Amino acid sequence: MIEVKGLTKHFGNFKALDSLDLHVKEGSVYGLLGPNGAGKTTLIKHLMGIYRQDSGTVLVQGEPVYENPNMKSSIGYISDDLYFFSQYTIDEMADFYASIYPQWSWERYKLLKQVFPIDSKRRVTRLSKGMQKQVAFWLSICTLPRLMILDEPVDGLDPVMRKKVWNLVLQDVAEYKTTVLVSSHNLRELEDVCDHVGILHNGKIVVERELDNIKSDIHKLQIAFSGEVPKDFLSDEEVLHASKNGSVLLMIVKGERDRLLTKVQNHNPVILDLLPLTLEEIFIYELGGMGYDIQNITI
Ligand SMILES: Nc1ncnc2c1ncn2[C@@H]1O[C@H](COP(=O)(O)OP(=O)(O)OP(=O)(O)O)[C@@H](O)[C@H]1O
Repeated sequence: MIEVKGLTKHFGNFKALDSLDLHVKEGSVYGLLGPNGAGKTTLIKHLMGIYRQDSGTVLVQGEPVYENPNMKSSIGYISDDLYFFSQYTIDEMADFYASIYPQWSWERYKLLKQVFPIDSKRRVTRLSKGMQKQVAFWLSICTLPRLMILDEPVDGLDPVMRKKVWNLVLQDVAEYKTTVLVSSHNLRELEDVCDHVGILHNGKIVVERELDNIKSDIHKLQIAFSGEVPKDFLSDEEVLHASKNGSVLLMIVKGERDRLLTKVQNHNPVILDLLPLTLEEIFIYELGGMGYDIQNITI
């Protein structure tokens, strides 16, 4: 669905995207993660056809998006800085969307009135921030997009509304193979919805994998030995993190699960637990290995 190859973008002398590659399969929910300033919004603006790349290719469904209104009308975009005409009510915004999106569904619009409890005769810019977000989803879902690009999508929504909105989006993924690319710093939430993740760092995608696949490749081990910790017992392995709490070692290690467990077991540990790893931990430790780590700073 999305194929980006060698995408480079400068702002003046600053290279915001650096020969970036990205692949998003149709019908997948792809979580785009990255530290502040990594280039996520810049990438998204290329996928939306708002920016033109300096070099590289940006294809959505095999076509360039820049100056391609046909393609743009099949993409739904929700960001944190929403735009509505200042005098328009929700119904008038719906009329406007219906005039520019060929797939617009009035049937959906009416059905979704039950999900979003807002009077559609109200002027959108007079609504609260969270209510405006609801309107953005309401309108976007009615355009039956092939691709939804969501930049911090549920910021400002209450927990019940977050669930409702994700349910609607995931229903379209299941029924119509809608593709979703979502960028958020809320990794707990992304973990629930994404099947693929890409980590963007310094203008490049540094990790791009299936979420389950990443999880099967990085392990959190809790280990204790009865005496001294054997020297270098995981020395040949890629240890992303090691810390000690009393006599218990906590290690984040990349590699094949059974091999790692056997190596530790060979040293007769008194405790050896394999703990589940969260997406937040994967983010922190993957980027830690690339120089973006948590340091204890005293001020
Ligand atoms: N229009 C612009 N002019 C100059 N520099 C820009 C412009 N837009 C973005 N940048 C720079 O490009 C880099 C990437 O910015 P971008 O907004 O894409 O990051 P991000 O990953 O979305 O960050 P955040 O998580 O903080 O929202 C930053 O260093 C930013 O200052």
